[in-house]
Amino acid sequence: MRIVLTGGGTGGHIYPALAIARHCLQRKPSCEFLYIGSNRGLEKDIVPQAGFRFESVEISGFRRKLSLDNLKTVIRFWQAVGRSKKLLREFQPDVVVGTGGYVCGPVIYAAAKLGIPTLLHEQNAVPGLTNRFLSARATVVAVSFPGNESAFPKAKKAVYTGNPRATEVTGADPAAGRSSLGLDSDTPLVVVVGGSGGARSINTCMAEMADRVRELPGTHFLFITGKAYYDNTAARIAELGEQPNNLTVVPYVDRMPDILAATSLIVTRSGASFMAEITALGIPSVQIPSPYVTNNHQEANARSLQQGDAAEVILESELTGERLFDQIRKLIEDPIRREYMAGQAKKFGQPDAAERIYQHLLAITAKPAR
Ligand SMILES: CC(=O)N[C@H]1[C@@H](OP(=O)(O)OP(=O)(O)OC[C@H]2O[C@@H](n3ccc(=O)[nH]c3=O)[C@H](O)[C@@H]2O)O[C@H](CO)[C@@H](O)[C@@H]1O
Repeated sequence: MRIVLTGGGTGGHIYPALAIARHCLQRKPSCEFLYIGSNRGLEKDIVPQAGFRFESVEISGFRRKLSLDNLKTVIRFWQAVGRSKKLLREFQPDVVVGTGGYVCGPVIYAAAKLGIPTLLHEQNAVPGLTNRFLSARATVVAVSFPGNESAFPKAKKAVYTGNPRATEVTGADPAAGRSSLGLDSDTPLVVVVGGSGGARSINTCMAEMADRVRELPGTHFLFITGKAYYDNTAARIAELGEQPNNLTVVPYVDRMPDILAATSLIVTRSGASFMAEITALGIPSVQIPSPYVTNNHQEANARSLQQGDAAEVILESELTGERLFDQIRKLIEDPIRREYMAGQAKKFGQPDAAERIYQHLLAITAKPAR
């Protein structure tokens, strides 16, 4: 099967596309891939590093208020449709898979115009603008939550599959995750991370908490700042004096599944892929939903885990380093509660998501019987 993947901007759109690709390769090693992304998104680095061929189209997003930039966006869109058609004609895919973000727009649109089957994957309970626009043109729309098919009333066909990152992390190697941090097997690991791009408020907490991690000497802390916030956060932590031995601070982790498989407690934003990963692995979490996303969908994600007693939630408006560290400490000192939360989290897990998507890909690329 020849597959074009598209989607990007943030990790939340890119990693599901790569998870689909890797699962397809496992099921059918002869699969071939081309990833079409934007040169402005994280995909331009992540995709080639993951070993997939990458081509770019130029695209930008609409501004919500009237502006001349929107005219430029429309012109860029049509230019990107033209370039996408050229790339698709050259690569001759059997199917095009889109996982959201602006760049999906021209690529899926071009594929539909060329009569190539398309599958659109939506990670969030509230669909993004691009996926809503594309849903009527896609052959299948795959949603991440059971019953959420109705979020795409114009789709020709909407199906529940779950998020393919759930499948990917279940195959991860906790020993590799631990050894990348130089930890032995029974040291509890607390990971503190914003989304794929980091989060300013969570990084402020990292700086406020950095000295207090000494209060839990038997626990290792991994602070992932996001690339844009690393220099500032690391400098603020350095001002406190010598960094505690049980603290590692990094801008980004490339092999996140292995780290997650070794994690005892995670503090994170409530983006869709992180949620899928946490629940597939059964990791207790403290959720700090971003208030800056469409329809406040991260708080809805976080609350669903909280109602299932799988997570604690701290809203950004209530967040301080002290409050966060007290919450972490309480959970680290209570392994029974953590174990219970882990079991509750797993009830939300969707480890067969990638296989479900693969089956839909087989169905939409099957040649009709003569
Ligand atoms: C602010 C914003 O717009 N956030 C959205 C964005 O989040 P964002 O891009 O942060 O996406 P998610 O939280 O869904 O996923 C982050 C992904 O990046 C990976 N990762 C993260 C850090 C790191 O160092 N290494 C690494 O590999 C995680 O394992 C995960 O797979 O897309 C999601 C999916 O559409 C949405 O639900 C979020 O609301």
